[in-house]
Parts: sequence; C-alpha cells; structure tokens
Amino acid sequence: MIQIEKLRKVYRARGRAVTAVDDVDLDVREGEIFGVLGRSGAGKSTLLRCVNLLERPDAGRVVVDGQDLLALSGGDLRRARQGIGMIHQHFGLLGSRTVAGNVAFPLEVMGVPRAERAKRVAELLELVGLSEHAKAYPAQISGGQKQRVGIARALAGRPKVLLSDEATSALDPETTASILELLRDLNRRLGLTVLLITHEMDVVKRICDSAAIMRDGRVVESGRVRDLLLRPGSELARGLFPLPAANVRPGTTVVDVTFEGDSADKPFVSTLARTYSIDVNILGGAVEEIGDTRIGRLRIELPGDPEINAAQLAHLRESGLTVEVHGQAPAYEESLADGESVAHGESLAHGESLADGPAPVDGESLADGPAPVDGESVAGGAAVVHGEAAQTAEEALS
Ligand SMILES: Nc1ncnc2c1ncn2[C@@H]1O[C@H](COP(=O)(O)OP(=O)(O)OP(=O)(O)O)[C@@H](O)[C@H]1O
Repeated sequence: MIQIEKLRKVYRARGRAVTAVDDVDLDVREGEIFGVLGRSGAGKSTLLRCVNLLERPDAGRVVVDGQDLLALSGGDLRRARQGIGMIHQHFGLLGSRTVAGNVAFPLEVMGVPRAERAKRVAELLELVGLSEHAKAYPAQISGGQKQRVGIARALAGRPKVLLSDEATSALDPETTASILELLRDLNRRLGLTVLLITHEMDVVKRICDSAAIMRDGRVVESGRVRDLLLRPGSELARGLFPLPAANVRPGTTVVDVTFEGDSADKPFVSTLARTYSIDVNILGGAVEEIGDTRIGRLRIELPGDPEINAAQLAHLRESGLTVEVHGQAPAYEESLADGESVAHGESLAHGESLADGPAPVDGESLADGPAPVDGESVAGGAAVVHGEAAQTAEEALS
C-alpha cells in the first residue's frame, strides 16, 4: 500500500545540512499496522511527513495506493492526499470549534454539502465512541477523547491510509491502551493501513504487524514483528526482551534461546538437561504475547565452552528454536553454517532500549506475561535446572 524507495531528505539551515532521512526503503502492506521505532532525532517524523508530502523529499519515490505522489500535482495530488489521514501527538484540534465542528472541518474543505456532512460527522463520532460529546469543546474533554476526535477527523475523507505521528506519546498508559485498541479496531473493521511512528517499544508490541527501526536517518532493521523477534541479533528482540549484559563465565556457554508458539509449550530446557545429562542454569527470561503468538526469550548457561556444546546447540536449533551464543569464538562461529545461530560477544549487551520515554525495563516487560524467571534470584546460579526440576521453571515461563 505504501512503497518508499531510496527516500532522502536533507534540511539546510544556516550553512548546515542535516540528512534527516537517508536512503530509506520501506514496504507497508495493505491492511497492516506498520510501526517505525527510533530515538528522538532518528528521522521518524520527517519520514512520515514525506509520505503525505508535508515535507518534500530531496530524492526517492513515495508510492501510496499505486500512485507515485511526487509525479502528481494540483487536483490529482490533493485527491491522493485525501486518501491519507494523519493524527498527531498534540491532536491539533481547533479550540473554537466543538468536537463535531472539528470533525466537520475537513469535510467543509472538501466541499461536502451540509446535510451529508452532518450525517458523516455523526457516523465518525459513533465510530470513535464520542457521539455523546459532539457539542463539547476540546477544552472540556480528556486527552484520550481529544485523540479520538483527531482520529475521527483524520478518517473524514475515508482514507485508505492513516499516518500516526506519536499519537499516544502525550497520553497515560491506560488511555494509550484504549487508543491503540481503537486503532487496531479501525484497522480491522475498515481495512485501514496504518503507518505509525513511535519511540515506545510497547506500541510495537501491542499492535504492530510489521516494524522498522530507524537510527541516524536510516532503517537498520525492518520486517514482520514476529520474523524480527526470531531473527538472531535483532535489535527489536533485544528491546522487547531486555536481558542484562551477559556475563560469560570461563568454561561455560551462555545462550539466548528465542521460542514461539508450539515450541514455547515444549519443556526444551529439561529435555536438553536430560538428553545430555547436563545441568542448565536459567539466567533470565521473558515471555510476551505478540499478536496471536506467544514469543519468549530465555538466557541459559551450559557447562563447557561452545565447542563442547555443538551437539546441544544443534539440538536446540533442531527443536525450532532461535539460538544466539554469547562470547566470541571465531572457530565455533564458522561451524554454525546454517545461519540460524550466531555467536556474538558483548555487542549484544542488553539494558539498552530504543525508547527515551518509558523504556520496557525488565519488570515491566514481564508484568503481563506469565511468571518470569527472576534474573536476580538466579544471579548466583541458584536456578540450576536438571531432570524434573526443570519442568517447574519452564512451566513458569511458558
Ligand atoms: N525543519 C527542520 N530543519 C532543520 N533540521 C530539522 C528539521 N526538522 C528536523 N530536523 C532534524 O532532522 C533530524 C530528524 O528529525 P525528526 O524530527 O525527523 O526525528 P524524529 O525521529 O521524529 O525525532 P523526534 O521524535 O524528536 O521528533 C534531526 O536531527 C532534527 O534536528
């Protein structure tokens, strides 16, 4: 539905040039919610504003619903832009107009006759659950209600695409959840394609089908959320499943295992411990509901160097798990020929989040999932799993 190709935007001010968007490609499929995640200054707003040409890119292509926007002008461009709604962090409502008046505004600009306008406004307010507040002024309603007005107004022209510029950043967590739910509902009911930008990992976790991570104007990772989380070395996975920096003790192998769906229900740690008659330490972990799937990440420690654990690691991979080994051992890395597993060192250190705001710290990310394995309590190696004991620890996680 939205194809962005080799997009580039450079701001020039007082002899200085800032490349806000640098050679970005994105493909947003029809009917999906796509989240662009990044820190402040990463270029998210600029990217979003290039999609409806609020900013004119210096290079590249923006194709929305099959139309190359940069090739359009005049009435054609206006019509194409009507097919793209936008909502903002600070709502942008007109204080002198009622809720209904704000929603009617774009319809007036489009020249929709009065009677039809009134009918459409009523429909839109119903859609966002604000019928009872039609006559209220923005100053008389809450932040969440203001954003609902913003959403109704953005949908006035029956757009196929909705752009969301940090739409929940000014809202408290409960209101954020209700607005995200509304966006998901509208996405499903109207087949609306949503491209949103956010610095909150939680937004991606809750509603996005696909995501991209931006840094310094570039997209460093993008794809379906589920695929990204199962990809070794994924930044999104590190952000969503924050684990402390790995402390690899000599003579041990520390492994991050990511599992989903069916494999989440299998007691793979106890199977591993039993099959190879080894003790397995659980160092930390988290499980999240992502869309309709449960995805989790567990950090385990095996006795012996990675070379010694080749069969054990192969066993984990053959069980359908994504395996990432901490502690660089080049010779061993080469042996992981199938590309499913990577060996990496401290570059995978955790605790770093993309968010400047409420970063999903350990406790938070675990809060609504099943009982976590507590990183603190296993710090001294207390959670040694072998034989039947493993069942309990894994049950807690799965
Ligand atoms: N109008 C402008 N003129 C000059 N530089 C700009 C302008 N708008 C943005 N920038 C710069 O472009 C870069 C990207 O900014 P942008 O607002 O797109 O990032 P962002 O990821 O949306 O950040 P935030 O969440 O803080 O808005 C930053 O370095 C910013 O300072």
